[in-house]
Amino acid sequence: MTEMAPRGPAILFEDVSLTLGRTTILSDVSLRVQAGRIHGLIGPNGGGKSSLIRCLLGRAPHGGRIGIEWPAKAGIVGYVPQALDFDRGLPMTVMDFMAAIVTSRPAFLSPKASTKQVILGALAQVGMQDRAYRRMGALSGGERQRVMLAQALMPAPDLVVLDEPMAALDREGAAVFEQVILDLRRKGVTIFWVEHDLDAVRRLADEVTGLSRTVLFGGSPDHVLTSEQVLNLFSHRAGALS
Ligand SMILES: Nc1ncnc2c1ncn2[C@@H]1O[C@H](COP(=O)(O)OP(=O)(O)OP(=O)(O)O)[C@@H](O)[C@H]1O
Repeated sequence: MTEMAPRGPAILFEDVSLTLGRTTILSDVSLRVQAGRIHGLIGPNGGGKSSLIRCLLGRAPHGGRIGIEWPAKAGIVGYVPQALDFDRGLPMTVMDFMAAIVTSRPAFLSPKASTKQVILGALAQVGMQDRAYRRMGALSGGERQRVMLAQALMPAPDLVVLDEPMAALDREGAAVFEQVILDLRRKGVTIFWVEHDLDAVRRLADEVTGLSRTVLFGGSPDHVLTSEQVLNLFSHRAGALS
């Protein structure tokens, strides 16, 4: 449970729809993400989870309404995209990559000298401080995923949006990830998290939404993740008219 007043926003999705070409990707999607909570989003491949995140981030031309209700002024959003594939020959170090990302963020005002310290601090949070001067292209998939998580922590976010952040993580990486998101929740950050690992969702999420083109269920994991609902969600054909 949240131990501080939430500094993150609530998010209200009202009748959100998305049609690309002739394909209906999302239809009548309504759900509320509570401020300062971990909200899991689950569903079958192609069910529209990443698309809903694109709508939230203003990257897809959706219908309906998405309201981000900040407690005071608009805060900082950290985003971890689905696993990226880098060219193995990419000559950029982890430090260069992080610096390029972070200094392009308007909210990031640190002078150059302290940028390095901020980056090392974020890398330490994900157990990657000793890889700071490795080439990005030389990292394993799980190490890359940890770097992507670290970049979402700079500057300190109020809302974190995660698209399958655990996909490439081994057991140790998954433990680091769990620690990071529990720390964020303790600070009152709102976390909206797409995940396939239902055990992780059961363990960590306060609320979960099952999405397959539309919302099939929502509530606390203990209540809604019954075998019947899970089976129904993952056998639901996202494209079918229901
Ligand atoms: N730019 C696009 N143009 C047309 N169709 C698209 C586009 N982007 C995604 N889609 C389709 O939208 C549907 C939903 O995709 P999306 O990536 O949102 O699903 P997802 O639930 O995140 O899936 P996964 O679990 O496999 O990551 C898929 O059928 C996909 O093919």
